[in-house]
Amino acid sequence: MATPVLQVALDLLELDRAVEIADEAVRGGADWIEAGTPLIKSEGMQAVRTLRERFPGHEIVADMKVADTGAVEVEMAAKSGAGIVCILGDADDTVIAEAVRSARKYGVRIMADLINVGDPVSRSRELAALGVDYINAHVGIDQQMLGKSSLDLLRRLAGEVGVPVAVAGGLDAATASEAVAAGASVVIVGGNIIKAADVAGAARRVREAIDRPEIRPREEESQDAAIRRLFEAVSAPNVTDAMHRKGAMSGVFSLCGRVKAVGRAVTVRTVAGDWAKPVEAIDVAGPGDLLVISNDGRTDVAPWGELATHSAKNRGIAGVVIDGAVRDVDDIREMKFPVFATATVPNAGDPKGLGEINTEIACCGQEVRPGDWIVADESGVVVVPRERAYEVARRAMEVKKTEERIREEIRRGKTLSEISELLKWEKRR
Ligand SMILES: O=C([C@H](O)CO)[C@H](O)[C@H](O)COP(=O)(O)O
Repeated sequence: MATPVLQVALDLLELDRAVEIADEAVRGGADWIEAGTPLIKSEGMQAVRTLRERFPGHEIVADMKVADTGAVEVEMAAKSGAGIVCILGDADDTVIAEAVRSARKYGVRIMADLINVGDPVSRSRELAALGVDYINAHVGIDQQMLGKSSLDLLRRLAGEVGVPVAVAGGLDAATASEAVAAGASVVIVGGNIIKAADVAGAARRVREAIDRPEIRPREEESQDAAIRRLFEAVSAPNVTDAMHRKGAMSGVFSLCGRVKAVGRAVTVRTVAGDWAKPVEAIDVAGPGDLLVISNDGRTDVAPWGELATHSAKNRGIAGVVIDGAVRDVDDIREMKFPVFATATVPNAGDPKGLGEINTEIACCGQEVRPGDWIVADESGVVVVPRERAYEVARRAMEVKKTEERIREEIRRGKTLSEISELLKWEKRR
């Protein structure tokens, strides 16, 4: 079997950055350079032309994701310098056939992308019969965020398809190695190379892994454990970015400064500083849960203080968020326990037992339901609806990774405005 190919997917919006990142990826061992779909949509065929000129010794792949007018789009990419053109495997057979005819005419190859194909094995056979040169077992970026795996798709195709198989979708060094062991001839890696601060290093790690294919025992991780691991590794701003600026509570601050809290909400509604339900909720919550308390927005009386904090800490509770005031600030600060509140005040209410535990509440401008995920740090508190928690945690991690490369480019001397091409991307009215 020929040495498997490492294809770096330049899923970027700016051509200059794409060229710089491609250069580093090539130094790390990338063989083929893909003008990613976002790059082509942003810069047009100029992206393919520029990559062709700048990397004369490397195959240029145009990820056109052709869905119609197969011949015309393949011709455009071929004339711009692509050697391989990606089309959608789900496109109509007439589109595929036209793309293949055009590819033969212009001396390029066709890669058919299985993104969203219902029956990948039989469609792959049909695509091979129609003349495509490569099948790409691809799970798209949005689908990855829901936990779909490109390796699982690749394994379904093993031994079933008569043309070389590529694989793409969230791959890193470990999964690249497994992909080769599962029969991939082309390993396509985007984010895990192009978002790294050290692109050459990231590409090198993938290259070395491809050269050492191995199947690893599956590490079983529950979805809850994965959500917690991801949320603990990102910041509250990463999470609200991932939610398109939704979910942030307003007016709440961290009492102990630089602390972080992640957990599922146990909600409490109390009235006029009555501290019975907040304190009873400590016993209802399990280790790792987070108490979210609404005191009806009142800040003249505190339903939470040092003794409650001590008790919550002993029970392994991850933190407390209060739409209202806390007291005993100095003692709580000494404990360094994550408490987030809207105010501080010395006086407490009485334990009358008014209110409810684990019902839907409003807290600092956000609706919180029992079991929703809370991510809180010095920037503030974000609520993530429980049914979207896994997806949001994955997306928040992508936000964090994207920032790593941007931070590195700022360190090298570019301004943030230059990197983001702010003027070009200002919203036209
Ligand atoms: O094809 C891709 C995607 O649809 C965006 O255009 C990516 O290039 C492909 O998924 C590889 O990127 P990663 O998933 O980030 O490795």
